[in-house]
Amino acid sequence: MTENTETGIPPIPGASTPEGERPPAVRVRGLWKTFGEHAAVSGIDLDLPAGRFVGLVGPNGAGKTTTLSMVTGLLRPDSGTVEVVGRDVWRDPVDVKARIGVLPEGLRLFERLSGRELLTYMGRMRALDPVELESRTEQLLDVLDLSGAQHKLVVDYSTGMRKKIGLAAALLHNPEVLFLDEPFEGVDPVSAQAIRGVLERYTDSGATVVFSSHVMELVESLCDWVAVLAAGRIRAHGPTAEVRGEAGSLHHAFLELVGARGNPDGARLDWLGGAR
Ligand SMILES: Nc1ncnc2c1ncn2[C@@H]1O[C@H](COP(=O)(O)OP(=O)(O)OP(=O)(O)O)[C@@H](O)[C@H]1O
Repeated sequence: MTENTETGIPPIPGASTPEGERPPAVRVRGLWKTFGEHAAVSGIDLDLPAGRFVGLVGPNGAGKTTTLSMVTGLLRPDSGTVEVVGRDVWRDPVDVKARIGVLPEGLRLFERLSGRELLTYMGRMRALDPVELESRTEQLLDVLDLSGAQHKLVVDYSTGMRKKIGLAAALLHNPEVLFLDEPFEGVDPVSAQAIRGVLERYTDSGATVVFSSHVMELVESLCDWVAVLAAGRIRAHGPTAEVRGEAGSLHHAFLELVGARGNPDGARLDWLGGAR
């Protein structure tokens, strides 16, 4: 097993299997979730390929967070099944949770711990060897540019710092699949670049990243595979170039797929124009 020389984190098992032979990282069948009368997720079937940088995109309220929450075992579906690396998320939750890392939306952290203490705590919960934990903590703090803030309490972290420490916590145990809900929201370009670098290194080792976003340019530049979700249903999925098709950009393809027509009522705002 060769280590990634920059992070020191060993590659995931089976990552070197030739492409095409690996089963999907995530297999979803007939997934439904209703809140009251409203169906947030309406019968999704989806296979997300292993070893890829996968983007889950959709407009506000499309059902991205609800889907990711069910896929990662945080929210029980009304019906349907989810398998992650071949294990049923709801039948083998402990096994699955050992194999995945999750950066959820609105991440709740232990606010009264320092960033470093938080990673130590998470690593101990994951039963990592103390020497290995120390070494991984050091490296993650360093590559995510958090070394200078490692002794600061998490409550005093900025939005971008919280995303970065959350990402470090999600990566610490070297998961096979990493799920990120809007990882770049509220993150400045410097922190975004640090996050991006870590994620690219991680996928280079053969691991899978699944992340949700509505920033099409970001998805297009990062993801080699995308699924477009609108009104709780999958509208398109496949390699990014295929989903983009003839539209010229993922942004335009997305607008066509979700049926966006602009807002004809905009013409009514004839009072708007502060400079007049
Ligand atoms: N706990 C809840 N109770 C009631 N309705 C909910 C709940 N969670 C989500 N919804 C509804 O389900 C739908 C999908 O929400 P979800 O948060 O999954 O969308 P999203 O694609 O992540 O949106 P955004 O990009 O705005 O974060 C929305 O209509 C939302 O109002």
